[in-house]
Order: sequence, then structure tokens, then C-alpha cells
Amino acid sequence: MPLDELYFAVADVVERVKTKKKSLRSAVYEHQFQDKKKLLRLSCETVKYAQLFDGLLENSNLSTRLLDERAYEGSLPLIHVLLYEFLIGNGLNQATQRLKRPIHSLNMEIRQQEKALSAQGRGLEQLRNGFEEEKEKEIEIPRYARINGLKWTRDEAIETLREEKWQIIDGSDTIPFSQQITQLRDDQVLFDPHIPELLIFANSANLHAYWMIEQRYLIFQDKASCLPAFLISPPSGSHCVDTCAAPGNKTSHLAAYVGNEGCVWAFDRDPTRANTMKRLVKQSGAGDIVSVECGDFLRIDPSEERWKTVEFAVVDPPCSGSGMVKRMDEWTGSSAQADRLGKLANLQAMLLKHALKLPSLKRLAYSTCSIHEEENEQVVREVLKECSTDWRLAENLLPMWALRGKESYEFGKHCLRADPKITFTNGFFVVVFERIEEKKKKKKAKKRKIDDEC
Ligand SMILES: C[S@@+](CC[C@H](N)C(=O)[O-])C[C@H]1O[C@@H](n2cnc3c(N)ncnc32)[C@H](O)[C@@H]1O
Repeated sequence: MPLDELYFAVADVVERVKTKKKSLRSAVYEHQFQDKKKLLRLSCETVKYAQLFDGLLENSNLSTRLLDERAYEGSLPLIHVLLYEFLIGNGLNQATQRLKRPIHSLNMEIRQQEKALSAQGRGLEQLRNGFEEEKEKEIEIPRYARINGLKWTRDEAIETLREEKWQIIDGSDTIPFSQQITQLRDDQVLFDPHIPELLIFANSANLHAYWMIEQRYLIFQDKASCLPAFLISPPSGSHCVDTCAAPGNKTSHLAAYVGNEGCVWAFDRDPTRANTMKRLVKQSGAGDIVSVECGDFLRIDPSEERWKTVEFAVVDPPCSGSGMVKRMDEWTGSSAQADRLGKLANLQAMLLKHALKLPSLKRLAYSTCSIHEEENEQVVREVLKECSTDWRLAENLLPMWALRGKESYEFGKHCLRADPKITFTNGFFVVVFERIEEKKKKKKAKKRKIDDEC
């Protein structure tokens, strides 16, 4: 079976990534090509080595002949994927004649140009060495798994882990956390020093088919992503809203806090993602606590009777995802585009302001998995400017947390940031808004009046 269809699909994906329309993963998952694993792998590899192929095409004879080749339809991404297969991948033997012949006929020229690039330090070997060095410098984020409080208690989890011969390590104050996680053996489990329901396993531990994970007694969830629900810790029986909830990691965490007497309304406007969330939430034992609302949160009327009991909220809106480790951004440079960040920031601020209109709301966590100030401190500043009579940022969030918001903002110390090198998690940002009580509001107004009179 020729692989032409795969090569054309990769070319589509690379084209969409290059024109900044999509992240590589979304482009792959939205593509009709069935074998996503193959498509993802080859697309990643093609994008990764793009600078080599651009270097080859600096040779005008090569670029003219390849771009003029009818079978290639002038498509640079298609030429890139074919060059990848020819020089680095499995060869072009599984392509049809029309795709492989032009490249094979230029074999000598391609090899010569690659040699010329090598002489300039831009050849294949140098590129490979560069990737190896980067890999060595990469921080390995440990495997975090949250004890699902809806299925069992922390004590039951500990007891069962012990019975199953896991060695439980109780985190020491004398050994740095970084050392503890890197020394973790495959049969050991460490308790997270900040979030009591969070366990840490060695990356090399083979857990995917483990019953605790399969049956969602433990839920894989990065530590940073556990912060929003943990920081607002809604009490048992309370009512919450998760404005942008799918696939529902933070929703099921909220559900574990509020328990069977409570309720979480989980919004998502994407029907496919909302359905996935429904399934996962049910598997987590939160089916009766969570009400999945497929729709745009911005369209709800916060003053409607239905929302009068909501006291806690999480706003985890769409973001650039620039904090996520192992994205392709370092090769595609696609995340930090100013106009994209601007549009995201607008949506983020709108969602946040809308949620703050819920009349009985007490605490709200705003979070992104972005490292960009535009989506984080700038959004918070804009919202505080408009809502500061009723809302302020919670202070002293996790005093021991190593990384705070940008110091150039007066509220920077009230924000938590996460960074793989410092917090051993994905990059993340979170703040908690808390409602200013009436008494404090009056006091604040009085002080303002006195200041004005002075
Ligand atoms: C960052 S993801 C949420 C991840 C989720 N909180 C979790 O932890 O599993 C953002 C989600 O917001 C949804 N979304 C975007 N705009 C929305 C809106 N106006 N109303 C509701 N959901 C929205 C997207 O479909 C996407 O699933």
C-alpha cells in the first residue's frame, strides 16, 4: 500500500501549522487521515527538521527543480516530508513512482548540498546533535496522580498502595524536592508537599494499565492543573461552576471536594469535548454531581435564579498552551503571535468578568497553561480595574510556593506561576479572586472619602 496519502496528509498538517492557523496536534486530530499516530509522528519529525530542508532548498537548482515538479504541485511542505523520508526516515520505497522519482533523480545534488550545509555547521548530524543536547537539558516532569476522593479516601488509597507493595515515601524537609523526585524508584510513591491528595510516581513506572488508573481511583493530572480547585477548595455540599471545563480534569477535582451533596455545572461550548467530559466525569464517579452544560458560558444570564446558589468558580479558558512541555512551539514558533495572544486575552477577560457577575460567588480561580503575561497578569489587571469594588485577589496563596507572578505588577506576589525548571510541573498561572465583604467595602469607601477630603 503506497504511503502517498500519508505524505499528502502530513503536507496539509505542516501547511496549517506554518500559516499559524493551528497547533500541530489540533491540525493532526482535525485531519481526516485515520492513523493519527503515524500522522502525528511524521508531521512532528518533518517540522522538527524543517531548517535542514530549507537549507537544502537554498540551492536554487534543487529548489527550482523540486518546486517545478508537477507531482509536487509547488507544495513546500510536501517536498519537506519527502525529503525527510529520503534522508532521515524510512526511505521513499513505499511512495508511488511519481512521488519518489524526482527526489531519487536528484540524489547526488541533495547529498552535495547537505555536505555543503555540514561544512557550515548546519548539516543533518549537527542538527541531530543539537536535538540530543536539548533533550539532555530537558526537565523531566514527574508523573502526578490525584487520589480520586469520590472513589476512596486518602487513607484507603495509602493502605491499598501498601498492600500492593508500593513503598510510600513521606516527603522529607531536609532533602530538596528536586532530588526526591529524581531519585524516585519505579516501586515508590511520594506524597506531594503542597497538595495532600496528590501522589508522585517515577516517570519510568509503568502505570497505564494499572487498575487504579484504569478505574479512575487515581487520575493522572499535572500538579499545576490541580491548583485551581485546590486553592478554592469548595466545601462539601457547595455549588460550583466550571466555565470552560472539557475534558473535565478540574471539574472532577471540584466534584471530589463538594461530594454527593454538592453540584458542579461544567460548561463547554464544543459538543465533542463536552461529550468526552461527560464520559470521563461518569467514569470518575462524579456523574451525579456534575451537570455537563454544552454551550457558551458567555450566553448564560448570571442573574438567573438557577445560578443563585453558586459560590465557587473555576475559569480555565482557552489559552495559547505555551506552558505545556513537549509542544512543537520551539520548532514552529507558533504560540506567541501577538494578534493571537490579543484575541485570546480578550476572550479570557470576557469569560472572567462574566463569571464574576454570579451574584453569590465567593471565590473564583482563574488559570491558564500559558507563560505569556498577556494572558495572565494583563488579564487580571484589566479585570481588577473594572471589578475592584467587589473583588480583590486572595493573598498568601501557598506561601511556600517558589514562583509568583511578575514583579512589575503590584499584585504579582498574589499570583502563582509554575515552570518546569522550578516547580517541576508544566508552565501555568493561577490567581484566586475573592469577593470583598460588605463591611470591608464600607470601610474601604470611608477611607477613600477621608483620603479625598485630605
Ligand atoms: C483550556 S480548555 C479547558 C480545560 C479544562 N478546564 C480541564 O482542566 O480539563 C478550554 C475549554 O474551553 C472551551 N471554551 C472555549 N470558549 C468557551 C465558552 N465561551 N464557553 C464555554 N466553553 C468554552 C473550549 O472548548 C475548551 O474545551
